[in-house]
Amino acid sequence: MSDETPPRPVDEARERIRSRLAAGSRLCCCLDFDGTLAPIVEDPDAAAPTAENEAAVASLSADPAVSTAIVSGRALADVRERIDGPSIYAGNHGLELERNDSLAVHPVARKRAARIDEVCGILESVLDPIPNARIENKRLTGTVHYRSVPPAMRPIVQRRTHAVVDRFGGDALEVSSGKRILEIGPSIPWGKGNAVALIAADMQPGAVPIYIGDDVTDESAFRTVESDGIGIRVGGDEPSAASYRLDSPDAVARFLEWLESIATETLERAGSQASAPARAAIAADGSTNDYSGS
Ligand SMILES: O=P(O)(O)OC[C@H]1O[C@H](O[C@H]2O[C@H](CO)[C@@H](O)[C@H](O)[C@H]2O)[C@H](O)[C@@H](O)[C@@H]1O
Repeated sequence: MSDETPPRPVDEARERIRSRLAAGSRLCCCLDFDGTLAPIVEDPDAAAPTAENEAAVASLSADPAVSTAIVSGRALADVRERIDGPSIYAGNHGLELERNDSLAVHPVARKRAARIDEVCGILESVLDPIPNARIENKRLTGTVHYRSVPPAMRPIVQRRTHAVVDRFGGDALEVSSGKRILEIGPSIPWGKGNAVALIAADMQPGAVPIYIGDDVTDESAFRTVESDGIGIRVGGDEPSAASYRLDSPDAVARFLEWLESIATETLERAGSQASAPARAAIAADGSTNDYSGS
């Protein structure tokens, strides 16, 4: 990506963030889960936010001048169980979005869920002989985990996964990569960045969006927020669409604590409720709870 350069340490952004919030009306804080709030662990079921991140997210979520959103590759129901407080959750890399107690699901992803289920079932058998290979069926997408697979056998996992998706997913499904995972999803141009655009469209004018994430699927969200706000990549200084970086989930917690103190100090309190209607979020008849135009 030509817009990708090594992100700078977030300390260099503090004055910029302070002045943006001082001139703004609201903070819209969007957070990835695994690798951002929760340290990466071998067993995906065991992932949990650090106590400091849990407290920081709860505190930000309780601030009337802040909207917090979790934007995860996990199934929405799964990630909601893991971190409490935010009023907005996006799951399955943005294919499902819950806000104002209403759930919207991408209509194409909904139609292809049966195909995901079929492919996950086949992969269960095909990868069964591979020690520690694991399938996470998230209904709208599926994840093949190979973090705990012996390194010499990982290429087999990759080959078999691609072969099964090619054969049984056809043009309807595609495979992408994450941190020691292969993600299987509908082949449609929709990702976290689209979900973040919908979330930001709901905010009142002058809201400042910040997105913090650690993985490749977070790059589209960085691109969405960078025009009006700030993207922060968790990890090293590899090129990213995010301008700034934090080292680890522990550093995320310290940053969120600071952000909350700055939000308290700077944001005007009056009229801090989200007001503008969501753009293009609900299908034309208003009753299907699907994303429109997709
Ligand atoms: O968008 P995220 O919230 O970061 O979700 C991305 C994927 O995260 C999970 O997998 C990753 O974390 C696991 C637990 O630390 C780790 O074992 C795995 O190797 C990582 O890739 C989750 O299980 C996936 O469903 C998400 O898509």
